[in-house]
Amino acid sequence: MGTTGHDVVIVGAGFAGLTAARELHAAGCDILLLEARCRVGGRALTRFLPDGTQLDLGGQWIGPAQTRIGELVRHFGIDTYPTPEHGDPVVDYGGERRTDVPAEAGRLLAEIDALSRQVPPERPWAAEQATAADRQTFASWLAASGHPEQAQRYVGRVISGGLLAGSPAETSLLETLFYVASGGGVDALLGYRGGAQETRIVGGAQHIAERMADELPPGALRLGEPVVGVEHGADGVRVVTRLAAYPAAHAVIALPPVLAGQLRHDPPLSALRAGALQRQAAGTALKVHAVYPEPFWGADGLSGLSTSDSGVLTETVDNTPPGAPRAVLTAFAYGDEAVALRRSSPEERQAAVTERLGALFGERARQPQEFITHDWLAQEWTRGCFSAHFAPGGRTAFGGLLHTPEGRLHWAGTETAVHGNGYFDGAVESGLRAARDVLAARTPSSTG
Ligand SMILES: Cc1cc2nc3c(=O)[nH]c(=O)nc-3n(C[C@H](O)[C@H](O)[C@H](O)COP(=O)(O)OP(=O)(O)OC[C@H]3O[C@@H](n4cnc5c(N)ncnc54)[C@H](O)[C@@H]3O)c2cc1C
Repeated sequence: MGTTGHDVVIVGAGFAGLTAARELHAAGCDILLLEARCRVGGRALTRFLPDGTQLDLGGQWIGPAQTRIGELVRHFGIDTYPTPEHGDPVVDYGGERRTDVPAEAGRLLAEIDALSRQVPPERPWAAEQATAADRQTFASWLAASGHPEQAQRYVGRVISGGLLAGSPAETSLLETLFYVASGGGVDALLGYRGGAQETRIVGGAQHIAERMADELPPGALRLGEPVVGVEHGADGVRVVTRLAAYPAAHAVIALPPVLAGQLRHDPPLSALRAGALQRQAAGTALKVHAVYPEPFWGADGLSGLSTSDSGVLTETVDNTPPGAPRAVLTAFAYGDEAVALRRSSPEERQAAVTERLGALFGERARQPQEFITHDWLAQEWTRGCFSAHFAPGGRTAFGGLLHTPEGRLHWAGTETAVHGNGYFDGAVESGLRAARDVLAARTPSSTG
């Protein structure tokens, strides 16, 4: 396999691929970034209703600890705004309607936070008792934790749903603790002010990705060109799309794991790499937007924020951008509830969600003017939401491989991140790391 062609071909123009492309271009490499969709941003997708109301159908928030994505926002001079904070949240706990998280659930969250601090995100498999904690599901740990059942249920939904977009039975204790540690702890991840849900982007999160793409040299980004295979040898790679084949010295694969595993690799990936990709299952979260003429919940003294330990929705938030002509309540379903909603027809799904919104926020919530959802599990070029996680046993068996290059193949994507795993910030971290790996691996004979 010859090395004429590009220095590096990058596959996937989400935040990970865009970051790798940007860094490598800045370091003087001749790069080509190939993207299947006709847009950049991947899991960041912003849409505007005809009246201008902004909806982030994918990721939307950044928090103060997420410094890498924050740095990009500052670099481009993009304005942000805080998630609205007015009125009381609703905490639906054991059938009781409250405005705060009960102390018993707080104690369980604090224990999880303390345990996560014993898991180094760089090497979670090296944590004390890592093997045992990776064999045990988070559900079985909760059940044996000695905390009240109601607290287990609430915390299970908020942590495994709200963070890992699944249910407590799907991932191990270790995987859950790694994810919490990677994001900086329970408060940093669950919080609004001071936490990962603090800030939104004027113009939407996809706008950051578009600005990154604008900085690439002409011709370096090819949209609408899905990669179908990667041939790799000792002296180079050839990235094959539906339209052409591109030789290069190195490739960076910046895809969700399920899609990286579906590429035709020649020679086939190593057994361990294949195992790592196969054992990361994508989350099943469903994010829906209900649009109303005004934020009526504010008149009732409510913030629009809610967390529930029952019903189809685990969380809601007031997602109205400042100055928007209409108001938006955004709701999230996770785990079994999210799967069940997908089994029903679009009409039944809307009815189930608005019924629940009505129970939380009153009669008017049952009648949105518009109801919008974007099923990321159904998207050919994503296949899951928010991100993917190892099945029990996977983190200790395969976690160390995630960011290890395989010959001239380098791996990026938020799922490979040490910090901010699952978030925009982790995607950026992974792109930075992959770019560093490529630069370190370049030799005079491989620079094309
Ligand atoms: C509904 C939702 C809400 C979220 N909320 C937040 C949030 O508030 N804050 C936050 O920080 N994170 C959030 N996330 C997670 C965040 O969006 C992701 O962590 C991040 O966008 C992942 O970036 P990435 O570059 O790793 O992957 P992706 O964004 O998935 O990028 C991969 C790219 O590869 C492309 N691609 C796929 N297959 C091929 C192929 N064969 N050939 C070429 N290109 C291909 C895809 O089209 C895509 O552009 C959310 C995600 C979702 C879905």
